[in-house]
Amino acid sequence: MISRQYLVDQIKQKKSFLCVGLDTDVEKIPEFLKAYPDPIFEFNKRIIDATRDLCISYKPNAAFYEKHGVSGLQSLIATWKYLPADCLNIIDAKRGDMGNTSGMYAKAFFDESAAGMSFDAITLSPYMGHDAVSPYLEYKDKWVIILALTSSAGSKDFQYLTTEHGFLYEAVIQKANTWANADRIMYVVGATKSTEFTNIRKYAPDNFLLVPGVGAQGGSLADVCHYGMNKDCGLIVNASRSIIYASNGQDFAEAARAEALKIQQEMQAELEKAGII
Ligand SMILES: O=c1ccn([C@@H]2O[C@H](COP(=O)(O)O)[C@@H](O)[C@H]2O)c(=O)[nH]1
Repeated sequence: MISRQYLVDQIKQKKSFLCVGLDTDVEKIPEFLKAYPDPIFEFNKRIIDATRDLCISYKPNAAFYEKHGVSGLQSLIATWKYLPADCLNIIDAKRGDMGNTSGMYAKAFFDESAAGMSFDAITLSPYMGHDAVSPYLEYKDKWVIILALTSSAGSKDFQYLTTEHGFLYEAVIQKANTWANADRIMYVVGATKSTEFTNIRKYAPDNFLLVPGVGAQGGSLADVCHYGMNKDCGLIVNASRSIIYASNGQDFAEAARAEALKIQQEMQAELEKAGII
């Protein structure tokens, strides 16, 4: 299991809290890779080789694989097998359903004997409540990452509705913290919502937060760190398109590395400023 302490140690060792998002779109990958039997895996493999020392996590987004049916699933499984053991491997699937159905999704993504994959963590929608999440938390060595305040414009539709416990996203965190095995819950908070991090830390002072939205979506890493970092860092910041599509030529892996390195260097400076390293 990737424990909390292991994550903290990895952050200190790699001087990074970067998660590279594997949102691999065949329309955007370099032309020459299309001659390979599994172009998606070939692309991911080279991105992973080019970035593994600069990040602590990888996050394939399930949609980019499921779109291709059986062959996409095969690319996802091949990618999962290739992901480095020292990185937290997150499947960004955003599932959330009735308990018995959630149990099936949990098997699909967590139990290698079912579909051939066993990710360390999965993103989940909390909308259907505790029974939608608990089947995943029953896996003692896995993390669940609950959508709290997303980076999307549509976050305003529901997540800021007021409840007796504050905004809906605040109520989600307060409630989820009461569930069994809540010590293995992380929350998704978008980098585009950086000023809300102070608020989020009131309810989730120690939880790791998965933060998408830097890079292509324009969120500020400096602001995320300013408002959201805790004493152990407590952040896993994702960037997908800005890294993996930094170039679509022969040099795509080198360009991805250069982009990841820029973010890692900024992260190192933030970790130093906070006295974490
Ligand atoms: O609030 C959210 C939750 C998830 N995401 C996902 O993260 C990546 C972001 O990709 P970029 O290319 O760096 O924008 C993508 O998989 C999203 O589905 C998010 O952006 N916001």
